[in-house]
Amino acid sequence: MREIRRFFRPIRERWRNYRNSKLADSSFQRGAANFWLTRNIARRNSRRLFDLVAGFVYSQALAAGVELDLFDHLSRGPRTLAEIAAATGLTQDSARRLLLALEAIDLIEIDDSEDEIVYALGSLGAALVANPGAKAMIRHHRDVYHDLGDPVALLKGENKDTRLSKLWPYAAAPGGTPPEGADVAAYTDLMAQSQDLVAEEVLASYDLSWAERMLDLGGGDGRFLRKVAERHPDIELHLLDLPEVAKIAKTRIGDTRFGRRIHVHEGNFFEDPYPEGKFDLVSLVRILHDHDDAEAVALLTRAREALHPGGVVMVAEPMAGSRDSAAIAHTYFGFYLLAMGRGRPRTPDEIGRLMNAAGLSRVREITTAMPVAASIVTGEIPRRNVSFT
Ligand SMILES: C[S@@+](CC[C@H](N)C(=O)[O-])C[C@H]1O[C@@H](n2cnc3c(N)ncnc32)[C@H](O)[C@@H]1O
Repeated sequence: MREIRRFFRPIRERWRNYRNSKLADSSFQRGAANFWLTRNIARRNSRRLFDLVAGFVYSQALAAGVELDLFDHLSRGPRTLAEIAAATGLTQDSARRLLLALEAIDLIEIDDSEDEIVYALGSLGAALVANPGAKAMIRHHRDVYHDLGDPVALLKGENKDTRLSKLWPYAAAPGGTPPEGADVAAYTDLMAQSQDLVAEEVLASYDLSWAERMLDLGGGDGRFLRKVAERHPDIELHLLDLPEVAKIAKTRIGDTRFGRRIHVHEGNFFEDPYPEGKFDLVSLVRILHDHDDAEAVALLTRAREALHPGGVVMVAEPMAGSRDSAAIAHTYFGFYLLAMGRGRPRTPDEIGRLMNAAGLSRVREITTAMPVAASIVTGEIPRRNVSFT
């Protein structure tokens, strides 16, 4: 495949130079916008470019709608401007401005078929109502956008004192080991709010029913394992996370019918012993991208050592590599993790190479329906003794 790409490289380069010289020419742009054959392409491209230019403002209009609970309010049915103004505490002028802004980006629909105009959820607004993880992420953007205020300073490493490095104390700590007593409640809640979507995606795409004993490393408040427990009543489930997070997990899991089925362990997954006995499945859900390559290999090695022969390590997180997930992985998480202070998004191939370096083989990529939530890569420990050098 690479050979073929290499063979066609000079042709690609010539075509790219020609195309770019045309697109950079304003009279060509005007001509393309007016010519019937190229008009639609020109419009689509200029719209895409403008969307990138204005993306921050779109996102902030969305944030205003979420913070004012507008979408939840409209999920109970269409409302008039006066009703929306009263519910959100905005003047009617401001409410109309916001509603028009949200209508233009498909979050709201305006129905003016009667004398009294009403406002309803648009297709994207309706999808948002059912997605508490996305709403939590939007609220969290106050911190993310604060840190991205000067993206060049961030890229040059001139802004280390970020809000995200404080929110994720283990990321800023040497070797990934957080200081004792660090505040973990805020990030644990943020993760829990978006976990259902990830868990559903993983469990719909990868059949765990063969497993008998499973360990979820960095399992947060246990939401992922609770979903596993609901679907697979026979798997013995273990969770390991930092002591303060594990305490939250114990309380939250203890309050559910899975209190006895999910065993919660406090510890540092880089240093402390893992629960006794071997596992046939070790999962790392949204863990690996938090760590640089050396730590990721160390963690995968420890995960491998916890397995029976024939056991599997499963990595699930948003990954780069497909058109659907490239922007969320490389653009969103690339900058997010930079502000956080550690880690990077990876393609399934890159994760596979880290797995190989950790002594795992038969690496497999498992496609999911929604790669923006998570993709999956698994690696196995060989059944026979093989030495890795
Ligand atoms: C990004 S969160 C993912 C949580 C959960 N797996 C999920 O997907 O919702 C990373 C988790 O790894 C845990 N973690 C980070 N460093 C750790 C360490 N050294 N030992 C154990 N857990 C750690 C964090 O406390 C946190 O719960």
